[in-house]
Amino acid sequence: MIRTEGLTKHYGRITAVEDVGLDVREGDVYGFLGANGSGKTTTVRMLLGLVLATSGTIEVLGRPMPSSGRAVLPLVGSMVEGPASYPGLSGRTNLALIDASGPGGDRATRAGRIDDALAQVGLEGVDKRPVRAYSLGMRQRLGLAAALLRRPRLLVLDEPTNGLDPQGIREIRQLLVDLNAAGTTVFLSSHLLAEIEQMCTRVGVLDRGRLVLQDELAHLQRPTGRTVVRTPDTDAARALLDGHVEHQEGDTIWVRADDPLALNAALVGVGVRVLELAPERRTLEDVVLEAAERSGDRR
Ligand SMILES: Nc1ncnc2c1ncn2[C@@H]1O[C@H](COP(=O)(O)OP(=O)(O)OP(=O)(O)O)[C@@H](O)[C@H]1O
Repeated sequence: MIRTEGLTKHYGRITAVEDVGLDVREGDVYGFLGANGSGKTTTVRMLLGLVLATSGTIEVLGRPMPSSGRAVLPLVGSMVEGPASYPGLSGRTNLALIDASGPGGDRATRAGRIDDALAQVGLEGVDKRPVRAYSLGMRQRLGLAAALLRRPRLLVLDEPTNGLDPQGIREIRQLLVDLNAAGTTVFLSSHLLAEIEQMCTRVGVLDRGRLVLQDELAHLQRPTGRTVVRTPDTDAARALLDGHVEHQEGDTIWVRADDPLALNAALVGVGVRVLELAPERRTLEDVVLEAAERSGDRR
């Protein structure tokens, strides 16, 4: 759905994005992670043809960008850096203007498209109020409704939950998960690890303009081959597991063992009381920090 090779953007002497190779596949909820200033917005703008790349190639829906923008952009819903709207006009009127301004906005079916988009984002009851009276969350949802007007195959969203409260974040997350389940590929940027961890299937991590990691989330969080055991009987456990204990912190030990069931049975079998026992998995935070460190070492 999105593929870039060697994507690079210089602003004068600043390198905002360097040699980025994105690979977003059909059906993904792709989380594009990076700290503030790491180059996410610049990348998203290049994908949509809003900023010209200094070098590299971009394909969106299998067509080169920005040269195929006319054919590709009507199939892509996007929201970049906060939704723009006319504050004195209602949400519905704003959507009608957006719908009328692009190709493929057939007038006869406009009202129906707007109704669908407003319903999808949960704004159907409030759409007659001027946008000025909307909360930040409602404005964000209106921006998403605009992105959904053309029933896009691909959604490209820059920080879609920026500035929202936890309830608003949860609503947007659920909306994106539902859209994805109905067949829309979603590409979203975020600086929030937890957000990406909760909803994405694939992750790309940008660090100072470079893509330092790109993989399936499930693969990144696969078990490490260690089992974490909490027990008040650490001495007895260590005696049994002689040589397999790699680390201890208080009543918790990290054991080199990839069969937690067998380990549990062995411990209980010799009378070791087990409070908690689970295969160790790395958090996305661990993975991201490691990738950033590795990349920092190479520079
Ligand atoms: N128009 C511009 N002119 C000059 N420098 C720019 C321009 N746009 C971005 N930059 C610089 O490029 C780098 C990447 O910025 P970008 O906005 O893409 O990052 P970001 O990851 O989206 O950050 P944020 O989350 O804060 O929006 C920054 O150093 C920024 O100052």
